[in-house]
Amino acid sequence: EFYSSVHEMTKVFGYEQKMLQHMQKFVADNQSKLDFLRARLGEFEQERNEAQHWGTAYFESPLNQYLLSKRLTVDWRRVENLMDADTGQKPLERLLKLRRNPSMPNASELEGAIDGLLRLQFVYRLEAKHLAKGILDGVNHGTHLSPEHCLDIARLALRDQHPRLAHAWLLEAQERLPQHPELHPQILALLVQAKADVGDFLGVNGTYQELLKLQPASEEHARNYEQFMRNHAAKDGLYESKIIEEHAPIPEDPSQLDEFQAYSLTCSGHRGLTAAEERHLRCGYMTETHPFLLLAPLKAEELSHDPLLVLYHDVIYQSEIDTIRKLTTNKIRRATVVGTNQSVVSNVRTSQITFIPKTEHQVLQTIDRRVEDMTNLNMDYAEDHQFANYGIGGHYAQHMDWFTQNAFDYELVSAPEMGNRIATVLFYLSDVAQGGGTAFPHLKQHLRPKKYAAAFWYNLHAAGGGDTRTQHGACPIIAGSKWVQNRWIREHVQSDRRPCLLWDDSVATFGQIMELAKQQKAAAKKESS
Ligand SMILES: O=C(O)CCC(=O)C(=O)O
Ligand SMILES: [Fe+2]
Repeated sequence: EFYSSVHEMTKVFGYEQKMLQHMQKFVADNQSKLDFLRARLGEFEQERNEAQHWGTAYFESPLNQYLLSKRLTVDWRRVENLMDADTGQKPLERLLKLRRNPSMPNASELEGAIDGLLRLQFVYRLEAKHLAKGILDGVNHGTHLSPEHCLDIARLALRDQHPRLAHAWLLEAQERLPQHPELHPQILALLVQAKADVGDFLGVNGTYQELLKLQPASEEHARNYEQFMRNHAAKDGLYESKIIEEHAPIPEDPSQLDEFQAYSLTCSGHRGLTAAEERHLRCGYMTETHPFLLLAPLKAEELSHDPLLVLYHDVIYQSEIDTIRKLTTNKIRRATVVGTNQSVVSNVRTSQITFIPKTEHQVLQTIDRRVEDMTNLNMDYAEDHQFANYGIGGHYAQHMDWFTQNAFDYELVSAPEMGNRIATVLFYLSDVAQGGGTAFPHLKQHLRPKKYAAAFWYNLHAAGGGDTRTQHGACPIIAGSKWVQNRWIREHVQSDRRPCLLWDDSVATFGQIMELAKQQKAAAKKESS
């Protein structure tokens, strides 16, 4: 899809350049036609003015009789023919053909673009006031939105249950009204809805008054107002006024957050580790997992101990990224997510992906050897290499990489005999101008994409159960484009690498187990004595 890839946007941007050229040709052709007609008009007027000057004596001259006859036959026919001609038909046809190209965005992609914009606004708590001026998270992109644009965005925000955002966009549209006063009634009609949705009934009342004053003859407004009054007259809230904040306040108690909120706040930097929590995390050179690392130690940054989350720096090279780019060209397609019983395209994941088996290129095997050094896990049965590209607004909402039992039951897991995804290695193949981090809400960690780095984490508890604390998501891209590579490592043949635990570490830590064992032993001793 158009909005999930910058590559596709670049392509249609190129087509538009051609469309512009066809339009130029259309205008030029019609311009010369009009120039010709204007010149004839001048001549005809001139000849007639002279005739009028002579009066009836004019017709006594056989020359003038000839001139008038000539004009009314040949000259006017020529003019008519020209007026009738489909000037610019060719460039118009070419233009239509370009617009019919399957790559051209359609209405649903336009919606997708607005959807992406609203997601950015929601996740990063941006203000419509700034967005409309082209300022995205403090960076001025030099764009200005018209009242019509603001209205379009507001309409979609309302439809998608974002009345606060809709309200803010309508205020922006209203601010720009002098440019387009004809939009005033539409703006007020939507404001009524937005205010009603957040329970600002006094505001609804006032806006209806304004609307009725503006269009007193509108039966529709009168009917709607009447219905509103009928529905609310009996309720106490009718005279209740609410200040409509653009973003809902952040709850003091984190347990009040829903999962999308927690992910969003981690992306926007409103949720993170405290200095005290951070103190236990280290970074430095790692040499343990493989003797080779004594020669070339890995630069590792601990982000969480339990579950383990580590960021390795400089673990992939530009030459490898160049090769990967070539391998993935023209292969990426819109990503899907696992639904209840099938894979579906969803706004929860707006990126383009492709899977490439390691047999396809030596570079993929080289990368896997490095992953083996980094993780000490066996890569023989890892999944095919996955590459993903996110465009502006592109994101992947909070999820776990491990498969649920449901996914196994519905046979949505490739090679299920290899077991679940024990670990993930996520390579960053690009920097991202703005946004596009990876957020782990439970771990309160936000990884800024850093080219050449890779994140590593275990998805499963050592006893094999899926670890919900590994929930993570790709934050929306504000500006730029993001490339990542996923290595999903399966459980099969890892028992000598990451031994299974005999206790269920998803319900108790090692320390708790030891404590329990000690207590049981003490109790047993007491009993026997
Ligand atoms: O792109 C990212 O930052 C995360 C991607 C991810 O979580 C996934 O593809 O499963
Ligand atoms: Fe993931």
